[in-house]
Amino acid sequence: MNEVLSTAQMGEADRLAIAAGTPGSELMDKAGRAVADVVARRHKAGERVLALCGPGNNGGDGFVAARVLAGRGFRVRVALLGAREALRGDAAGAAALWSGAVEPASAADPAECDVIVDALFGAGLARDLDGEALALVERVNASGVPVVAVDVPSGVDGNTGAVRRAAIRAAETVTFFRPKPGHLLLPGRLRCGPVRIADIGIPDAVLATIRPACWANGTRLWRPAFRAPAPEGHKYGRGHALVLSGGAEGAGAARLAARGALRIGAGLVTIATPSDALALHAGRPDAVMLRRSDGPAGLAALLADRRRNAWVVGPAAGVGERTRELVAAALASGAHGVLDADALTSFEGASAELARALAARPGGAGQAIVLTPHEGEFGRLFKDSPPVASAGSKLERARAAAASLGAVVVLKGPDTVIAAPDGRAAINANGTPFLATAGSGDVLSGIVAGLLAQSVPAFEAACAGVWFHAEAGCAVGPGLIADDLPDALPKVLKAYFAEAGT
Ligand SMILES: NC(=O)C1=CN([C@@H]2O[C@H](COP(=O)(O)OP(=O)(O)OC[C@H]3O[C@@H](n4cnc5c(N)ncnc54)[C@H](O)[C@@H]3O)[C@@H](O)[C@H]2O)[C@@H](O)CC1
Ligand SMILES: [K+]
Repeated sequence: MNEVLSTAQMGEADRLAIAAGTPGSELMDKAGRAVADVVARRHKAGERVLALCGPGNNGGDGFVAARVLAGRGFRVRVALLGAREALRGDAAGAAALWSGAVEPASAADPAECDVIVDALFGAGLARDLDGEALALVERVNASGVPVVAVDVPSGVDGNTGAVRRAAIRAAETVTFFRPKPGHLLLPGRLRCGPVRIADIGIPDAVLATIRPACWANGTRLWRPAFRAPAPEGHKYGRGHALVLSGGAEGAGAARLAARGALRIGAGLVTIATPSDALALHAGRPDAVMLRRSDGPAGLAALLADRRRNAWVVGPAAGVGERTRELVAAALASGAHGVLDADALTSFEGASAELARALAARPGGAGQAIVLTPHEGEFGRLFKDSPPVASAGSKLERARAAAASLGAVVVLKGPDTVIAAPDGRAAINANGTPFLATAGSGDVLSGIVAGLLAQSVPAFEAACAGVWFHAEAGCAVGPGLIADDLPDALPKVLKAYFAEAGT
């Protein structure tokens, strides 16, 4: 599957593979060969290669790649950061097998070659770049020479995707066994180029011990939870989503969410609207039903009908006490739901209060609740909770938020992270910058609610919703407006169901 391993888990995978009988030197040999293969695919024998090797095992991979490429007729130079005598273990062994010269990294001129192998730092990057390493990385980036990075572009933190003061801009990155968060999270992802995952002989069986809880978001993660409707099914079997409209000025947001819920396959969708916006919904899609809903009591009355099994509260709802009451009424209904936009901002600096309301929901963990903040809403919501607001990477913050709220959190952006209270998380990477447009988030909340209405569990619904939303965005591409997204879903769904074989 598409597991993502932290650098510590990757170290554990190495140790388990070694304990099961594959020597570390063999893992390093395969890693270096995989790098050489990628270089040889992009370049021809006779071209000049500069292998930049660091003081740890990442450097060891670089020495292996250098030896293999020299053996294939490339003109290879090796530059080492640090002293050769300081190399240890497998890296020292790999360096001993390199029979050519080793230059000091300070003297290396990156402009004097056709391709660079970046083997300075990988999983062991422990601090910001400085001194000689920083100067070297800056020279490499300024040279414009294509770089193949070993494991991660040096300077990118494999766990967080952060750039530690400076980082290599790679044309391609070769990592081993499974991707790391830094390949998917920004800004790291943008430094990697295409990421190749090389098999270096670590058996998949080690994953049973490691038990990874993070994945690259993709259909394999939630396919079993979202299947095409059964031929004998009827619309009531596909659930009934209710979208709460804001007042007169925000009615469009509800229509976008409603269309999203309908297109993703909810059997029925109702817009619940305050009286003053009733007339504005005349232009809603014909398939969407309309009901009057004034205040928390009105919403509670509509949701008392158990067939309305999923709701969206928040898009253009208005910020304040009234919206907090609407959230409370929705949660109290026992139905699944999505909290977005103003429903989140209404709890600015009051995440503890929201957490209490969520903890009191009558359906408990079986009542699926998904929150869909972007970074701004997330920051506002968790002003009262520094441990969440500053938990570290986007992955860690989303996980901390989900755990503290007892609900699934979708922390949106170009590298959307979906996290569940039990620690499961997925990082999404199929988006497009064109999705950053007005109303796009409203469609997403509707799509997720539409999946919840179809009884897809919370984490899977959030992951699938984010993925379909992004696929729809890619299908439209340049010129995208949010109104296009629901209408792009049928094609995306058709391809998905065809692939899923349902
Ligand atoms: N058996 C294994 O563990 C395998 C490891 N592999 C490679 O080993 C790498 C990890 O090796 P290591 O754990 O030795 O770590 P690295 O080689 O990534 O880096 C560790 C070294 O860099 C130094 N360092 C860290 N941050 C620095 C900074 N900002 N400035 C200057 N020096 C810094 C450390 O003091 C240490 O000497 C992986 O990324 C992968 O490329 C592969 O060969 C596959 C097998
Ligand atoms: K590297």
